[in-house]
Amino acid sequence: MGIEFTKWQGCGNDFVLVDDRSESIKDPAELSRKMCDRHYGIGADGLIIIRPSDKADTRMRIYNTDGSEAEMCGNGIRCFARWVYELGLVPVEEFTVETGAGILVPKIIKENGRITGVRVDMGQPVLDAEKIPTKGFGTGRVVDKTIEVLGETYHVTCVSMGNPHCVVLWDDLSTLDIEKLGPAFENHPAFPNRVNTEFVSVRDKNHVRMRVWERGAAVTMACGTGACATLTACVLNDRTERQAEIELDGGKLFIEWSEKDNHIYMTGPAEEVYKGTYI
Ligand SMILES: N[C@@H](CCC[C@H](N)C(=O)O)C(=O)O
Repeated sequence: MGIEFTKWQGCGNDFVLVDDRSESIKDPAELSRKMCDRHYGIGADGLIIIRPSDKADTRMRIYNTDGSEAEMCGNGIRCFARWVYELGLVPVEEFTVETGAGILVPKIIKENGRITGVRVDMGQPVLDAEKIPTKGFGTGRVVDKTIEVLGETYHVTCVSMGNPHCVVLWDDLSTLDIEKLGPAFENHPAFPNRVNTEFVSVRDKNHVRMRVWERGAAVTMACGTGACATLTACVLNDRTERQAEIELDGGKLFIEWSEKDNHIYMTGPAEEVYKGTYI
């Protein structure tokens, strides 16, 4: 018997989505490795499954291509939110989703009755070194601290959006060797849970270009939690205002860090690509 799935993408960050409210998937890590394989499987940056929740309207779990489970996924939650809304599993346009980063609140955006995107209240960024977690930067915030990677010194700012991020400001992204640096950051001893790394070039106070090396998934075309961490880091380094458009390899996200409630709000697209049966 096969597994019914649907394939979605948000800014080119792509996911296989499976309804597992019956909790019949016994080894999601292994299934993710197989389904996400771009040659022998469906091909995706992650596997997302619906699980029942006793705390929220629904529950999302996200697995990377290497089978590791991540606490949260920004592009993934927009896809998940639109999918559960279109399936009729949630009755209203704004609802709650249990994630490894706590209960988050997506809102389906419509223009003239047509869905144009999803806005998500991503909660508050976590800035405490121990909670991100990081090692060797001392206590408190990790803002513009130095780290040695492959014999070079980099200035980094670290943020958790439920999952850990290391943001590196970078003048000219055409000089970046992400395939070499990405894994070295990901597996650096300063990051006990490994890390997602965003390389970020600030264009002006409201426009930023970002490339990402994701923990457990390598280079992807976009990372929603990474875009949230990027805006947070840019504000903390006095490089942008609290609202900015983040341009990724696969599209744009609009991120706002509200002064009112200290929450990060992410707005962007979520599109279904195809459905199928994995045999
Ligand atoms: N692409 C995602 C993040 C997915 C999880 C990440 N690789 C991790 O392990 O933390 C996003 O859009 O946020």
